[in-house]
Amino acid sequence: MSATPTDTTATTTTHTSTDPVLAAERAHLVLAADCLAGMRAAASAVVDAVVDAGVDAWASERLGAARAERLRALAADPGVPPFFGRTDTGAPHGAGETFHIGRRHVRDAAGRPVVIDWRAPMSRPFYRATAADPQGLVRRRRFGFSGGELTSYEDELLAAGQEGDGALLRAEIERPRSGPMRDIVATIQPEQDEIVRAPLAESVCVQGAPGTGKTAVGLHRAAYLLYTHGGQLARTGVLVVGPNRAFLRYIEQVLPTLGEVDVDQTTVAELTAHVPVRAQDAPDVAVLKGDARMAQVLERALWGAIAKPADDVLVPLAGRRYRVPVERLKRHVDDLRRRGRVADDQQRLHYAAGRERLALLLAEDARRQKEESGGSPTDAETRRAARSAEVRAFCDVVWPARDPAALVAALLSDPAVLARAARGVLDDDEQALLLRLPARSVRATAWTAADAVLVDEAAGLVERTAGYGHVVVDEAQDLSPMQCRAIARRLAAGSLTVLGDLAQATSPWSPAEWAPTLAGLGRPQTAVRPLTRGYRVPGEVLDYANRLLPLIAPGLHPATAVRRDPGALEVRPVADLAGPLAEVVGALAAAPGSVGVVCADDAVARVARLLADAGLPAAVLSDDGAPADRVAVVPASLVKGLEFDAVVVADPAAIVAAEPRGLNRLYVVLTRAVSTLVVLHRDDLPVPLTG
Ligand SMILES: Nc1ncnc2c1ncn2[C@@H]1O[C@H](COP(=O)(O)OP(=O)(O)OP(=O)(O)O)[C@@H](O)[C@H]1O
Repeated sequence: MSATPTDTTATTTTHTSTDPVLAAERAHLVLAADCLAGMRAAASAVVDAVVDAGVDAWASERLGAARAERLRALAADPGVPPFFGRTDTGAPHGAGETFHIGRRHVRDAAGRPVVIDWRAPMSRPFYRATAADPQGLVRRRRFGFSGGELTSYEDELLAAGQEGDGALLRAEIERPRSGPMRDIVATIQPEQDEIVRAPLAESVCVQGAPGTGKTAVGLHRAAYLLYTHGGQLARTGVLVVGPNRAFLRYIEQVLPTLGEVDVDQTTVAELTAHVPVRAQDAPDVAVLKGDARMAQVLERALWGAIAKPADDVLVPLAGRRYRVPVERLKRHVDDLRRRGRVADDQQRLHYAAGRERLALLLAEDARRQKEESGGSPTDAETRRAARSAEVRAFCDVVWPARDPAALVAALLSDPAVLARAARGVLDDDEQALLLRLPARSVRATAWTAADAVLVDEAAGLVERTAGYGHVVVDEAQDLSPMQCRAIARRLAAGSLTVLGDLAQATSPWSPAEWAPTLAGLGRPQTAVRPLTRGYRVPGEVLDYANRLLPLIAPGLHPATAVRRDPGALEVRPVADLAGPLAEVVGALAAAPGSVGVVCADDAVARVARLLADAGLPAAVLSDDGAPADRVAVVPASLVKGLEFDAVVVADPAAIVAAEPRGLNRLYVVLTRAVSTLVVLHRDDLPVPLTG
């Protein structure tokens, strides 16, 4: 911290190396880097000392892990400067404070702050202050870096009514893409910051047009919550759910760059991977399996197998047998069943726990009888009685152990089982649609992705699913009701950040509004917050894609782009794809930055061959999590959530024709480019895009 500078010159962005301000800031940068190195050395030494002092193996392992984590959190990536901005506060009598804002706190040897973490309350004005509402700031300074060197700064003298022209924001956005997504801590915008800093207890749904920063905001919110509620969330955990591996691969470095290494990042498929997925459902079958009514069918299939006790049971306890009469057995079973029907997953008695509880109730009944006749059986004897062959045999008949996969396999292949569970819920045609021939065994079943979600639901009925303190779910507009339930089960008492865009909805479940998804996720009261300023896509490209909106999402307001670039869009009719494709991709690949050649899924091999034949090898992006090449051929079905400096759309009509929500898919495809979009079309463009 230092005294507030008194200079009140105008906003400035160009500087020479002799500029004294630049020299002072560079000195602060050196100080911050030294202090960070000192903190790292101290963290390392403290844990070494504790471990060397001879603590036991477990503690030393824990400390080792804690040290590794702390060191990781402190690790200074040489390409990432310790701060990116600075605030100068004003005070009535002239003396204010200066804070440098960076990715994490940095202190000097005496414990004085050198850099303030961007998530600290003191950093908030850096993101929120405007000339109209300076929030106590007289100046906001943003720094420009080149190759780790501090090369420029941009001052906004907010108290004097001056705001910057956003040059550094534009430079940041236009920096050529290569590799995975970057964090946006240096340039989070006020409307984004409001969502990032929403309280932990508040679930938030962000309806945001393409490139408005939904994914970035969701990830920064996770980092903010972990910083602000570290203790609580360290226990309960944070989960990020994305649509597929390719997407996760693209985003998974953002949180570690922000120092948060303990967030689980996964897909719905991985979350529900109880069984190996080897087959694909016909679209109508997949739709039905994703329907929320399947939850009811599964619940009935599971709990419906509980039988009425038919006879008394003789429970052995400490050398004698005690008769538990059938009427009492019925009462025990009924009580437990009732507790299994409680709506709240956290309060509900799950099936497996109910079975254990039943065995214990029988043992306790016998214990009471023995006590009434003057005996005093021990807890161990009572527990032994609960595990006795007699009690187990009773439970096996009345409350049999159930395996979730076997339950679903039986439901989908045994007409009688399905009819019993689905009566009054699914009609005959729907039941017929679900049925398939039984496999040789449960293990040999050709499971589909939708089956895996059903098995997860069944597993969640049998045993309680561990929940997280906060869940961020991206591309949520595509979730089926059953997938929503799978995520809701992981939520426990925690809160949600739901990210998505109804206009980019491409699954058969995709709703026209957020209410059903939010209800399915177990948080129906969640407020929907729009983001409409597009950061990724230049205005010309966004306006072009927005022409599809009246057809695909009539209720949504079109987004506006923060920047325009007259050369950003080229729509070119071609008679044959080969020549123009090679020419365009060749030219784009010669410039820095990533190039995505997007086409219909079944055209991927052909497009890759055309490029290879033209001497432009481009790897096909797949869903195995492998990183994308700088020039990649991308199946339209995988492009959601990704972005490239330049995008070439090969044959948009084929993309539209490939699926029922083809126009929505095309909208997604058209909104992936940061700098340049080239559309090569042979057939008719969709009507809104012609002319
Ligand atoms: N405040 C910001 N400063 C700098 N870059 C930003 C900012 N907000 C968003 N961006 C950039 O804009 C691009 C789009 O962001 P992001 O992928 O989070 O948007 P999205 O709304 O999830 O998009 P989509 O719906 O198309 O997947 C990213 O490159 C991101 O880094």
